[in-house]
Amino acid sequence: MTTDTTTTAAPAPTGEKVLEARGVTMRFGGLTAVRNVDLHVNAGEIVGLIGPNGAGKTTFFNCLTGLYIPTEGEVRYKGTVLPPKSFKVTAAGVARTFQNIRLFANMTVLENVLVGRHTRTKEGFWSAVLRGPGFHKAEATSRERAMELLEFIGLEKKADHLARNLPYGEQRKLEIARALASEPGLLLLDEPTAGMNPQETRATEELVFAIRDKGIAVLVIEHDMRFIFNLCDRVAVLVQGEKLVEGDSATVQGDERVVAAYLGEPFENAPGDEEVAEVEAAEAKAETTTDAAPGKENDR
Ligand SMILES: Nc1ncnc2c1ncn2[C@@H]1O[C@H](COP(=O)(O)OP(=O)(O)OP(=O)(O)O)[C@@H](O)[C@H]1O
Repeated sequence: MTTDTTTTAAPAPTGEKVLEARGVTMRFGGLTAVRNVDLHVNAGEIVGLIGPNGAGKTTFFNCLTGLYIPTEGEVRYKGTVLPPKSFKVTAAGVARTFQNIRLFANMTVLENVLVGRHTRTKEGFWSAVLRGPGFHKAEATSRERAMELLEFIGLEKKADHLARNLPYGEQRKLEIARALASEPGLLLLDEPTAGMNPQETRATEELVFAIRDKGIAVLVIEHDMRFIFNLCDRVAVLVQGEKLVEGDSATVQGDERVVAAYLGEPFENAPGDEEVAEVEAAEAKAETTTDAAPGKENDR
């Protein structure tokens, strides 16, 4: 028997918590990559997750999407705890893209999107082998939906091209289309504009707004601050695995702890304060000694 559950997930009512992560901690041996992080995404929101390299952003995404089982904490999607398996998380309604492009390079653009539909189709083994009317109907519906998505991202004319022949920016778009093919209620984007030129970045911004307008909430990791602050309703900042600040773009941009974290300067109570103070004291001492050294004036 072949069935196809093609319907797009109904948008969650505005204000409903689509995603709720509570007390998420992820340890790798002695390293705590994510520490006690709470984060939620409401229906209709675009939320940004930023932080310096190694802050724990991708690890946190992996905890949300079942790739990692958090050492502590829980993750709920529309009120239900997510199962610790990535394909089940996708089936529940959470889709993602990866920092490094993960397309099937030797498959066509259309086929890549069709792969993304597998959690929304239930093609039985015999149905696929016998290729009866049910199978053909399901296949036709899937292709139609995949073509709609390609149109949405502007790649419908390249449906038959091999993925590997697409320019970089289009490959990134195709990844988004493939994620959308699972009909998610929440889309997680991991550095969607990495390696893009300014025009491609602007186009991605428009695409994310269009996705939100379709009723899909978005959580996005990105290093491009202009992109994040233009796009997001709310931004959370991770530093050394902990959530440092969360708020609207203006609040986060104006927070001196965030600036300090990015510039690598110490902020109050930051780990390493003592070491910095020690280095500064040693430098000051060295300067005093040099100034007092004989012959100093002649050197100037
Ligand atoms: N599987 C793993 N095993 C051990 N350590 C890991 C693992 N994955 C990540 N880490 C460590 O956890 C910390 C957080 O890494 P993560 O990749 O989540 O940071 P990030 O904020 O996404 O960084 P970037 O912006 O550079 O992508 C780093 O110290 C990293 O080395």
